[in-house]
Amino acid sequence: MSEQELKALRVRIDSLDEKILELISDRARCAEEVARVKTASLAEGEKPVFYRPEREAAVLKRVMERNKGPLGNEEMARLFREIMSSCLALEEPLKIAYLGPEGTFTQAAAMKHFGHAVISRPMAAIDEVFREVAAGAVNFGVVPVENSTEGAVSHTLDSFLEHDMVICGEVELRIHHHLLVGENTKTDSITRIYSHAQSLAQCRKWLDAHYPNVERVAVSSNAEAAKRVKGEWNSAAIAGDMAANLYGLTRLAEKIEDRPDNSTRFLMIGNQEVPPTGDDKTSIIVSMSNKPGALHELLVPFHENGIDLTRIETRPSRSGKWTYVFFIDFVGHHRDPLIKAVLEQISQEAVALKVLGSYPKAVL
Ligand SMILES: O=C(O)C(=O)C[C@]1(C(=O)O)C=C[C@@H](O)C=C1
Repeated sequence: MSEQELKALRVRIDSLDEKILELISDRARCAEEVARVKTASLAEGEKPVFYRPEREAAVLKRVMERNKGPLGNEEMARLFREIMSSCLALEEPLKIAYLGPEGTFTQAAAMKHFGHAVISRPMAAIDEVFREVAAGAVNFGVVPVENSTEGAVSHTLDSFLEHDMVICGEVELRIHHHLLVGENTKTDSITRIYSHAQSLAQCRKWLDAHYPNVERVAVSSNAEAAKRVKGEWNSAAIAGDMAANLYGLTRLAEKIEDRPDNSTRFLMIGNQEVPPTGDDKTSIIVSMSNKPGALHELLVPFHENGIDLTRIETRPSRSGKWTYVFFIDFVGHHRDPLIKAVLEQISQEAVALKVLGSYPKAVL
């Protein structure tokens, strides 16, 4: 390519950037107008609802449907995710609590779902995220709920039994773990590997093969593991990209998770109900009386009505010995007539039924 051609292309890029800049500013002004309209049409004492997950899902889906390349659909949606995040920040900067410290996968999930134009607060434990939302100190919380290799995150499920929360979104992240060391680490003298218990479990086979005699130390998060390694010469951490970059660690081995499709699902919790989008999921908690066939009775209405169950989890109910509650996720919105009828049918047999929320299926 000649210098001349390169110069001409850069002139074209400059001119396109100017147009993009103008269009984004136009869009941002529209968002300011939206905020004005939302505030003007309120009844006495009513609070405006700026964040609209159902609208955001529709915007991102439309972008993906209309995209003709060469950028991929996900790439394009990510760009629009950030534009919308900044537009919403003009209306109201969202405050988000997540399972910290900084650098956790939960923080990455929060950014994937809400974009970067939010005020985010790391919390030391899952229960603290729930409490922060319940106290109204933040608009939403982000917590992990299940991993494709290790299963349910029981702290999250148990927290739903203790707090009244509305689930308003979900996000899935591919989880890649790396073995990380600091600049002072003597890599042939590693005697200890830190990580969160779930991550150690997700890399069990790799550790058995490569570091069979090294002590595995479970700490409160992967980011905490990365932080500890920074100051020690004989230890390594298992953590992801965010923690590696945040603490300036080197990847001694990359993508060491046992299953290549290792993914974690996260939930957005708040107290705002989300209207139907036509492509939703619902999460419920049900407790049944402790009698033979109770689980069968619970599942039959879903089967008979062709409702797609995406997950079922059992936890001790905490209200009696050997009594259980079922966490069930399925496709549909609790306001859909069919789902409404099924939930009514179940509640006639159940000891208790609580809808935790209906929310758009993850777009990104
Ligand atoms: O459509 C709205 O209600 C808006 O507030 C605008 C907008 C956007 O930028 O598209 C911003 C925030 C909402 O969460 C959804 C969409």
